[in-house]
Amino acid sequence: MASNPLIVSPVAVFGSTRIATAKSCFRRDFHFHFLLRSCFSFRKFSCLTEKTLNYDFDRRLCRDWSNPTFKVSCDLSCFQVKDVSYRPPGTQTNLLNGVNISLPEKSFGLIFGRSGSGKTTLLQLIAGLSKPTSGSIYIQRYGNDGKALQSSEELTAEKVGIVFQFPERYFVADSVLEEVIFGWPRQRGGLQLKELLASKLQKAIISVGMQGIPLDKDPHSLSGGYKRRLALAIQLVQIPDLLILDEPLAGLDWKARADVVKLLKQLKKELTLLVVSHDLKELAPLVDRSWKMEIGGVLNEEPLPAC
Ligand SMILES: Nc1ncnc2c1ncn2[C@@H]1O[C@H](COP(=O)(O)OP(=O)(O)OP(=O)(O)O)[C@@H](O)[C@H]1O
Repeated sequence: MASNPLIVSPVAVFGSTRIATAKSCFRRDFHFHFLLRSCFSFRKFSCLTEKTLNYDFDRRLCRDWSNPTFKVSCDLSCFQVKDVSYRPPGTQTNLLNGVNISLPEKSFGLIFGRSGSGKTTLLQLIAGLSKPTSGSIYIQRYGNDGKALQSSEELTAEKVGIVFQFPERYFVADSVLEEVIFGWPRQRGGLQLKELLASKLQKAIISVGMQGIPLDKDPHSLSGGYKRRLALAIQLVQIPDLLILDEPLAGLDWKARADVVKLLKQLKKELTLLVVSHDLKELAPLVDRSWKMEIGGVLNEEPLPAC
């Protein structure tokens, strides 16, 4: 773990309070996610870009990355996972075997399947937390003529937002504002570039429907649904190309679940979403493409089973 730059680099930007908090936390999972949060914030900070997501496109496109015959009517991009296999270092068994995904921009992909089949492992590869043993993960853009542009774009970690399962367990700050800006680079005397990012922060807060919540409120005192909204806002402030969510409805009551589903429906208008979930019935109305992960790490495109 020490040789992984993802883990080491954010330490340089920690405030002393955060280091103390990290040191005082001995729960392994918390510590791991705490470091990841810092890392993601730091890496993304350096490449904030406005994206032009103001065009629509045909969602039937990109259904088969290997099919050269499909046509497009405007510029678009597809998120692609091609022939990805993964074997953890030092082990003899592949957790993922020849996984393929193709998901057009601004659509909603759902991965379902049995516990332990490798769904979370796949999300971690897509988020750049581990590297595939073979295969590639990239963004493919298409020109006005419908042809794939020759060079594909690497899907770097800073282009991906990830909301882990039970994200509220990893909240570290005393206020909503601090929670959102946690991990941003700081200079002595205050936040660096705070003003530049204020509008992005405001936009993220509004997009998750948290404008009524005071920014100095303790995140731990929020309701379950608002904690999830906050976890989404943390990722959205940095405008990812792809937002991935691991079990976004887990542990919520029926009201909060309905709120989160409604929110995801809104977010889909602006973002590409890839979700792992067992809650098929509630998410079904949002789903454009779905895959089942079989034991052994084989992913097959399949419609959702009738619930
Ligand atoms: N680094 C690793 N080394 C060895 N085995 C691992 C490693 N990481 C995960 N696994 C194993 O890989 C399998 C897939 O785990 P993963 O968490 O991806 O499954 P999942 O489909 O997300 O399950 P769930 O629905 O319960 O979250 C599990 O059996 C897990 O124990």
